[in-house]
Amino acid sequence: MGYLGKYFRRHHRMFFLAIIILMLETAADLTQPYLMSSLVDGGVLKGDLQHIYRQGGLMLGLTAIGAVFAFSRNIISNTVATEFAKDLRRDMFEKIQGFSMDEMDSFSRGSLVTRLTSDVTQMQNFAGGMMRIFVKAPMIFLGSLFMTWRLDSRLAMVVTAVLPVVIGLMYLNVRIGYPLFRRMQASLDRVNDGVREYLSGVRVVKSYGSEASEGRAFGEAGGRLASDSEAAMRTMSFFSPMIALVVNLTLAAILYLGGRFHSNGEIMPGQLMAMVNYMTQLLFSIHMIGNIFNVFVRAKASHERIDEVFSSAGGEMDGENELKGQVTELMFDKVSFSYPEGSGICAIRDISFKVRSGETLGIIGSTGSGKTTVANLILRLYDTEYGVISLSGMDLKLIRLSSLRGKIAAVPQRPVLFSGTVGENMRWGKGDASDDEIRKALSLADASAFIESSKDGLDTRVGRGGMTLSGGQKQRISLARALIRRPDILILDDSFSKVDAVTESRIRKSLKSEAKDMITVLIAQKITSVMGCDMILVLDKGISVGLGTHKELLAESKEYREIYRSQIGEVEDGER
Ligand SMILES: Nc1ncnc2c1ncn2[C@@H]1O[C@H](COP(=O)(O)OP(=O)(O)OP(=O)(O)O)[C@@H](O)[C@H]1O
Repeated sequence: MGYLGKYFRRHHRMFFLAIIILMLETAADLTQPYLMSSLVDGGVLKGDLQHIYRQGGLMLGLTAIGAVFAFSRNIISNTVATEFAKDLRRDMFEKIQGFSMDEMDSFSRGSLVTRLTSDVTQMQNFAGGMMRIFVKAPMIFLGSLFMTWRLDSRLAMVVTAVLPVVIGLMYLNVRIGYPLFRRMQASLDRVNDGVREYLSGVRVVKSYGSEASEGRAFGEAGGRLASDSEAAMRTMSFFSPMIALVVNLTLAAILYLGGRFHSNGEIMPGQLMAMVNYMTQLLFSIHMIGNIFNVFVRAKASHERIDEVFSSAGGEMDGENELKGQVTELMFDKVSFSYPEGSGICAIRDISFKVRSGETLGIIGSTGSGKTTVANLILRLYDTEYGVISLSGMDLKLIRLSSLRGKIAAVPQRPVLFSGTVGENMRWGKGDASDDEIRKALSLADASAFIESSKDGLDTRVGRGGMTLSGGQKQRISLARALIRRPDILILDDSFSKVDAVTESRIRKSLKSEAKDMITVLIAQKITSVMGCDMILVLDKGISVGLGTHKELLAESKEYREIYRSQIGEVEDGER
């Protein structure tokens, strides 16, 4: 049952109320043929009008009561199923929010979307079904079987003999259908992945004129989903009519035998009518039980996929210690790390450095050399495999994550803004920031001019993902959002890549005075960005190939000299 127990406990009162009402409703349905048999045999055949009125009135009353039961039970079951789905979705989202990056990487984003939407809907259908037909159908089945035995044991024997065949067909339905529905949901994951990727890269697709190939790829994913759905539905559409056929043949046999018994005077007409009526109810309930298995098979596949999310390792391993006071030192001591979902090759190997507050560490290296990985590890988005990272002498793994991340502000390579106003985006950095604080941070990041020139100022709306802004404007707002936190450690991951040289030097000048007691980690591709740093780490394929000041590296690091030569020109003697 896994995670389901919790929701059952939360909604069990309403759930049981719906089940009780459902039982009463079913009892009313089951009593009708019995009353009718009495109306015919005791009233119509004997010409007893009083009996006809009494039984007819009872039948009418029961129908009305049954309708009231059905109405209230429907309201309760819909409410409970909707609330259950809402809670389940919210809890899943919270669980996903707590995922470590390893866990995030182990699910595709599209799959998480399918699990949060379609899989939860399947569970909602199942929960709703439990309070509707799932309980009613077996009750009608057992009730009508019992009544047929009471009415005529010979006819009931025929019905009972057919049951193993029907149960066998249902078992096969589940066995064959379940893997097909799992495959169908996995195909839906791929469709969602495709849509997600297309939408996030729509500009690239359009600029490369790749709509046709993207359309083909999407068509293939859609085609696979369609064929997997068809395979699943084919199985279902084979078993449902098969079960119906067996039941209908049984009904025909009952009618034939019943007719013979009646002509022999062994069964009353009212009894036979009730018998056929119960048989019809039995037929209906078996049909319904077949459908229940369909819903069950889908829900079982979805339940397992949701359970995979809930039983995923349990999120980030939190430390227990608070980081008190200003962080005075950041140290990497022989740190190595490879991504769990990566190629198995170390993204960084044996990296060591030490930066103190007020200092700036520049990190430079070719693409894929491990620069962003260093930033990811400082934020503890991933855990180191070998070596130790410490802040003010405390191992990162021992520090409470909220405390750690509260001391750091990172400006990622690709700035991410959220839909809302500029002011709201800035308050992401600091919830209680005043307008003056926001303006100051924007000015430090050289972002005030274009915001103040907009007629709405801080209320200027930013489209989803910041799409209404230029790349450089997004980068500057993203930097301002980091600065407003006044962090102890500021990580700038290629944060000036979309900003022109003059603006970059202006921002770096104001940063210098602002970041007097911060530890700044400045990742860059351009050597001019890191030249002024107190210390520069040169990475090549995850390995440190130089650590020192610009001057020291020009003298000692072949790789740094090569970067200098390729970006600026030959190294003059006076430079070393
Ligand atoms: N989430 C991930 N899963 C698997 N491998 C990854 C992941 N992120 C990065 N890598 C791999 O780790 C290595 C280092 O990547 P990293 O992003 O740190 O490089 P980088 O120096 O920041 O590159 P760039 O300058 O292009 O941003 C690369 O080989 C990359 O393919």
